[in-house]
Amino acid sequence: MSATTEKTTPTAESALRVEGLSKTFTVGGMLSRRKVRALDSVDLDIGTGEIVALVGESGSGKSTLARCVARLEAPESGRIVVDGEDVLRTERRRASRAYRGRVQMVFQDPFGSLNPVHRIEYVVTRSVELHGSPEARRDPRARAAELLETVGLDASYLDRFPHELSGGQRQRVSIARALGAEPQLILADEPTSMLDVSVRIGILNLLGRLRDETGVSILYVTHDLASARYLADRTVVMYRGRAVEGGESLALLGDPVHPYTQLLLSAVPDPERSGSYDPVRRAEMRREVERWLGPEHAPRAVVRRTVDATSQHWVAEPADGLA
Ligand SMILES: Nc1ncnc2c1ncn2[C@@H]1O[C@H](COP(=O)(O)OP(=O)(O)OP(=O)(O)O)[C@@H](O)[C@H]1O
Repeated sequence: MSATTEKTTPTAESALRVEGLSKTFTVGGMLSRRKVRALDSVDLDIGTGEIVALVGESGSGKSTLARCVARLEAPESGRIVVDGEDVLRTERRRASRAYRGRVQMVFQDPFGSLNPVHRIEYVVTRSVELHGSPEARRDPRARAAELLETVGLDASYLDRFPHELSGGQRQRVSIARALGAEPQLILADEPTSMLDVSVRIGILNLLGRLRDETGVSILYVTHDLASARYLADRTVVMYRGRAVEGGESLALLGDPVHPYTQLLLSAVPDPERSGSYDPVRRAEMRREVERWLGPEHAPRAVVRRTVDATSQHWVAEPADGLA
């Protein structure tokens, strides 16, 4: 099953390359202060016109990675290369307007991400005016109407306020706003998780179609493995701030090697195996995950091993072996 009729083969050139990205947060009060390693030397690549899913349970670091690429968080080390440019070096303090146009984010919460005081026209034309091409800027309202059509809404939505729209419609407006900037890369952070199950598939199909039609690259952040398999060419699994396994979605999720990916998949309900939840087996899998990763305060060094070159399938294994 696929969101699009034919998956685009990514070109060799990268839309985004993340190398050794690390980010630590300090949390807690005066007496309980501690550090959380949200990202621990993460590498990630997205080809032009490629959709890559970043999956993992809550707290694994997915959003932090997307927010670092959007320059909403500052990593303490690593590189973010967009279009061949090492942006943390060339735009050290804050991202340029050009960068903010090239890399657009679609947030999880369609209710919080649109300013309630502005009509939809303002939301979309603002993005066109700030980042759109000179041609689009000549008539921003006409361009906004076109963008609404593209995301499956008509021009009558221009005059409405966000509170008049459903969650799914708001998320479509957020996507139209992102497209208004004519981005090369969209960072979609759990774009369907706050929506009714019935409208989620429509948003996934929309993202797949936009990639096919415009060649935009998409980082799709989700905890939902089924949607990653449905939408993404490749999937990267994160756990405790580390990328632990990656590859073409069908190959990786069909035959996972890392015990954490296996554990995640075993938690997905399978209608063909009803009643198959096995707590003893899951506890064993948890122990295996810990054996691979080492304790949280002293994680084991890992090396990336290629599992299958054709499907770009790799796994992060303990550098000193598994014995
Ligand atoms: N602004 C912040 N301040 C302090 N800690 C943070 C902040 N943002 C994230 N963290 C912590 O960093 C870790 C990774 O969080 P992150 O939100 O990236 O994970 P996630 O995989 O996206 O999870 P979720 O799906 O719940 O958003 C978590 O332990 C989280 O509590």
